[in-house]
This record gives sequence, C-alpha cells and structure tokens, in this order.
Amino acid sequence: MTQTPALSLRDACVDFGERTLWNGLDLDVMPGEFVAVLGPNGSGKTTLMRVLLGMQKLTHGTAEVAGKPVGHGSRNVGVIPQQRPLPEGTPLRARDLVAQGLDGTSWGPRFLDPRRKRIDARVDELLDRVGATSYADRPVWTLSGGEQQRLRAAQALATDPAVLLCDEPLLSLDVAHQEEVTALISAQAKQHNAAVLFVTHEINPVLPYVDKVLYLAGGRFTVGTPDEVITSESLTRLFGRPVDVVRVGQRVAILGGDDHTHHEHDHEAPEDNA
Ligand SMILES: Nc1ncnc2c1ncn2[C@@H]1O[C@H](COP(=O)(O)OP(=O)(O)OP(=O)(O)O)[C@@H](O)[C@H]1O
Repeated sequence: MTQTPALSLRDACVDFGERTLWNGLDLDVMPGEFVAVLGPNGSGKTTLMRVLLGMQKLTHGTAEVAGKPVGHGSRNVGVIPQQRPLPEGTPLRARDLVAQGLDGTSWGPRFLDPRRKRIDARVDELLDRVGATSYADRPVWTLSGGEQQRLRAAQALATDPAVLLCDEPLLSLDVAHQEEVTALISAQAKQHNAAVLFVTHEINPVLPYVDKVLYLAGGRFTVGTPDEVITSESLTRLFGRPVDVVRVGQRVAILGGDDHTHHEHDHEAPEDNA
C-alpha cells in the first residue's frame, strides 16, 4: 500500500510581482521524515511555511497536508514560529504557555476542570523534555530568548502533531541547546511519525538527523539527501557561481553560497499553533 505524504507540493510557484521566489517545486514529506529547508536570506523559506499553513496563496500548483488542500487551523499541524520576544508583562508563566498547546487557552477556572490533573502532568512531561522544568513557574517575559524558544518547542509538540513546521527554531539557542532541540524534534519525527519541515541557517546541528534537504536560492531549488545536495558541485549549479563545501570532521562549511546570517523580517512570521 502506498502511504499518503504528510506534506505534498506539486509544481508549486510563488511570485511577488516580477519576482519568482520558487517555481516548479515538487516535494513530498512522508510521516517520520525530517526535511531541512536551507537557503540565503530572502530565498523564500518562510514563505514556504506560510503556504503550508494556508497563509500564502501559490501563484500556481498545489499544496496538500495529509492528502487535503492546505487550509487555516489544521489541528494536525504544529508550528514552532520564528523567534519573537514575548512583550513585557505578558501574564503567563512558562507552564501556561506550554499548556496553550494542549487546551488552546490557559484562561478560566482551570481548577474546576476535571482534565486538569492530566493536563498538568502532560505539561510537566513536556517541560522536562525541553529542559525547562527549572523555570516552569517564571513569568514568560522574564525568560531569555532561548528559554522562550524551548517553551515554543514544547507547545508545538504538545498534541503530537502529524506535521511539524519549524521556522528557524534554533535562533538564539546556544550550541548545546541547538543540539538538544534538534534531537527532540527528530525524536518526534521518528517516535511519533511526525513529518518535519525545519527551516534553519544552522546546518551542522541538523545534519546528523535530516533525511532530505531542500535548498532554495535565487528563484531556484534543489532537493535530495544531504550527501546529494550539500556538495560543491550541486550548490555551484544551484547558485550559478562557485560554491565550496568544506568538511572538517563531522562539520560542514558552505563557502561562497550563503552568508548564513539572519536579518529581521519586514513581514509577519507564521503565528503559533492554530
Ligand atoms: N507578502 C509579500 N509581498 C511581497 N514580498 C514578500 C511578501 N512576503 C515575503 N516577501 C518577500 O519575499 C522574499 C522571501 O521572503 P521569506 O521570508 O520567505 O525569505 P526567507 O528565505 O525566509 O528569508 P530569511 O532567511 O531572511 O528568514 C523576501 O524578499 C520578502 O521580502
């Protein structure tokens, strides 16, 4: 029996006026697969996430989640959005933010809720999984960017979504936590059969885990296994100029392709769990 892809794009194209972000994009992500989306600033990585969330229309082509056209608010899709600091005074503790991934809200008389014990136990388990137990009761706005990002990961994993869209979840994490969060998301793919699309500028923390790489650049793309895509030949072809992939032990550096720096967006990133 052929399995239905968790995510599927066919001949997908997004144009903004004269500018084509990508065109003719075919991509299937199967349940349990971990796909990294790489590419320079402005190559259309976040736009791809927005397409899959039904927030951005394709110019042509199709985008499906679990065999159905994308739409708003699929309960089967978890999102770890790009980092945005939570405003000062946000009246939530760390554990409340994680609980929102389960019950959608932390307001109201939860002490009357018969499910409370189960919800609290699940939140404790999720906090533990992302290493956030020690700050579970702190107000979220007093936490560092990295600490807040770990809570967003816990929130996105709360319902064991079939699809996990991660938009630069490693930003503002230190190397140890980059590895931890990537391992956690990979475990979600392998143990819970989640399809993961993971946008990142940090290639090295994800390389040990990824099944496929989608590399976007200059209106074009290439897709394949890391060994197929992360090579001097493949990236030189994609960028249309000399690119060197240098391997030092387990690590790679891409020279001449992507500056791998991040810039602030002039548009909204995907919202938290729909
Ligand atoms: N709604 C829109 N209308 C016009 N242009 C847009 C719109 N959304 C995004 N863009 C432009 O499309 C390009 C791709 O944006 P996108 O955010 O997808 O890139 P990215 O690969 O995620 O970049 P980064 O690495 O900086 O996060 C950018 O130049 C952006 O300004």
